[in-house]
Amino acid sequence: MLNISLKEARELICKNVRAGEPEKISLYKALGRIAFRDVYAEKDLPSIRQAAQDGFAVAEIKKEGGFYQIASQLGSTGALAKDEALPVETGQKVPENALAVIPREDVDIEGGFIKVKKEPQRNNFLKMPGEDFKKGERLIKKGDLLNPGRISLLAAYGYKEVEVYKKPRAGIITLNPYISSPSPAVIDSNSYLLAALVEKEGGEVVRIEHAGNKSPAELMDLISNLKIEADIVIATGATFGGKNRDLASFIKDTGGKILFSGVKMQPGGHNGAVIFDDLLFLSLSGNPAACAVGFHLLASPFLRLYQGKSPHLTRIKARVDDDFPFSARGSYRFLRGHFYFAGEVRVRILPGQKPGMIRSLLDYNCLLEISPETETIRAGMEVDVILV
Ligand SMILES: Nc1nc2c(c(=O)[nH]1)N[C@H]1C(S)=C(S)[C@@H](COP(=O)(O)OP(=O)(O)OC[C@H]3O[C@@H](n4cnc5c(N)ncnc54)[C@H](O)[C@@H]3O)O[C@H]1N2
Ligand code: MOO
Repeated sequence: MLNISLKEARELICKNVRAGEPEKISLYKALGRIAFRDVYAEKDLPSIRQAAQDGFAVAEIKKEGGFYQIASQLGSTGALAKDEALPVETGQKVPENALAVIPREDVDIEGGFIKVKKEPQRNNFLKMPGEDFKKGERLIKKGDLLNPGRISLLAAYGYKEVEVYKKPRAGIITLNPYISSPSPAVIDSNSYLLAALVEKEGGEVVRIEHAGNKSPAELMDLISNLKIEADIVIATGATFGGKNRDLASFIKDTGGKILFSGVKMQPGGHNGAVIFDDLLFLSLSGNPAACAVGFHLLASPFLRLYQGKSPHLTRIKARVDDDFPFSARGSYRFLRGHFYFAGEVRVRILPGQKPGMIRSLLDYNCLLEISPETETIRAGMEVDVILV
């Protein structure tokens, strides 16, 4: 399909994501990964009645000034006698018949006795079984993001490993022919940009190649290898004008199927996508900022879906700080911005908005989505912002 809308391009990409596969990893390595299965509580947490403070477990509530005898150990029944106080530490199991724990600082110790300074309330400083989580409760839902809290919950239930979606494996290819020349006229920065973006989005970079001068046979070889090694190839450069080869006939020769060529977006209007068997080959503009925008809008949905996440990035509304005059081009336009809070959500349009510049990428944390009809941007306007 030629020159399609961004929405159609994203839909075609999403349709071509193979369902994610699971892998078991150590809980220590699980931060930011997505759970592949539901996990249910096999028991209550805590599973026993515990002391919530260091102090004394008692089976009778005595008023201020009352005495208990300190029990060094319990009798054969395992129960506390009425006038006994068993020293306990936070988290320790308390006897079945304990009514409360009196914190250490609320008693005076006098020989083998304690004297109550502050009358305890019934059930005070006792952690009840199931107080945190109940047996049978769903602890983790398939698709949950494993954050420090969820990781610690799994650990509290004795798990050492967790099943998560595999990371998508990405190959990165530069296609500009001047990069691989002996004295390169174009210095490659996009492969570094893309490698960092892939990692930021949870993927794993398996190969980086400068393929701008490869013969069709060599390229075919590279694709064959990447079909085995990778789930997605992100190429940058040579999207316009067939610099040193006819990419379309190469794709035909290699059995690739063009999903789309040209997307109504700016920058990155020459972006395209090809499928080689199961491998998605995404072709992004060589201009650095256009390459980054293409990554967020076209590669990120693939990487996110593969990991069991929603393909969509978070969208918010923000008020623009600056005027930004431009002429409407009939396609969606994406400006690199920095959103922040100042009583409301605001967004600063960053300097260096030409697609060939790197400058706007230094501080961007969002893309301003400007609709095709928008003639110009005035300070104070509310705009749609995509968080990246
Ligand atoms: N006559 C026309 N010329 C151009 C058009 C057009 O419509 N008509 N479109 C312009 C637009 S828009 C873009 S975007 C670029 C498309 O460029 P390519 O994707 O074909 O990329 P290259 O030609 O290979 O490189 C362009 C430029 O990008 C920089 N580049 C490339 N690769 C890298 C890299 N790995 N790291 C850093 N920078 C890279 C480099 O400065 C190249 O000069 O075409 C316009 N031209
Ligand atoms: O794809 Mo180009 O970077 O639109 O300007």
